Amino acid sequence: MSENIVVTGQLTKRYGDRLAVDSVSLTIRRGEVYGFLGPNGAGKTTTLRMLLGLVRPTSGRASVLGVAPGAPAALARVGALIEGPGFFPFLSGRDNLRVLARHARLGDVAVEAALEQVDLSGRASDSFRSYSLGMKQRLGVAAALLGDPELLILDEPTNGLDPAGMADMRDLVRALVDAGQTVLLSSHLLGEVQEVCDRVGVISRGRLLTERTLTELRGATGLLVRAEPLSRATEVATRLLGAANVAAVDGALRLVTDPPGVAEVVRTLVRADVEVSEVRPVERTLEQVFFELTTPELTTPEEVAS
Ligand SMILES: Nc1ncnc2c1ncn2[C@@H]1O[C@H](COP(=O)(O)OP(=O)(O)OP(=O)(O)O)[C@@H](O)[C@H]1O
Repeated sequence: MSENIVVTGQLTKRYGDRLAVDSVSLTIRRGEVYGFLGPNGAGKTTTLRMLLGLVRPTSGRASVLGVAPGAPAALARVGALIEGPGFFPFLSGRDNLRVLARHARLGDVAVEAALEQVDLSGRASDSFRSYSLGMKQRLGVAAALLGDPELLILDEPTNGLDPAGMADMRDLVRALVDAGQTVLLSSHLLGEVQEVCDRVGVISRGRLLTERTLTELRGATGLLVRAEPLSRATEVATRLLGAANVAAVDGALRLVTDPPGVAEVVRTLVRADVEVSEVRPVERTLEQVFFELTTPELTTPEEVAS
């Protein structure tokens, strides 16, 4: 089992009456991309800020690389991009990084390595203000990478990017993880998390609703079967899989079965003189999963009454 490099227990932040983060217990493992997924205002940034020691928790515990957040022993080993990078517009990308590197007592070698990692070496001499939004974000990631941290924390790294910029950022994150980095990234975009993350923590209204691998989150694979006559097909499938695993939706059968069961389903239908015209797996999208998880939250009795 891989090492846990971030662990929180009942981590809570209250601003006056508002519970921004409510008893969040999460675990991030070395070498993974962990997606912290939730709508705006869910508490993502506040949680990330607590992990960096920028916000003091109201209660609960957090450990980052084995020490308390913000402890000097952890600071140099964690890189972060939170709420957009702040750079000097008239300085080049390289000089901006040099300013930061000097502050962290790092040399030009670290600057060049970071530029290389985010694929900005070719444009490093151009002024920051001439960069596209995607390049600005990549420079922000480069700044977070200075000094080769063990953990990279990226708050909504694709915010404001066009689809091509988003794809670039995803590729960059994947490349960093392939090279041994651990990345914690927050997002309100389900598709983005689905593309790039190994495990996901879903947060809504300050509470962590679930923490699972993407596969676990999507659950068992379903099967869509188009067959005629549908009534006969439903009957046969129900006998085979049980009523709970069979539904007729939009003129087709939706079945829940494990992969080895697929062949048997088809064989049984055909033997029963059912004509099968289509069989394909249907995975639940993260979007469906997300709504299933959050819908009970959105329909509390008070809200139904209001
Ligand atoms: N300094 C603060 N003072 C008061 N309330 C705050 C403060 N920071 C955050 N909040 C509130 O805490 C809640 C969680 O905010 P947070 O920024 O952590 O959410 P988020 O999931 O990162 O959302 P977003 O993607 O919009 O930044 C929000 O209701 C926000 O208004």
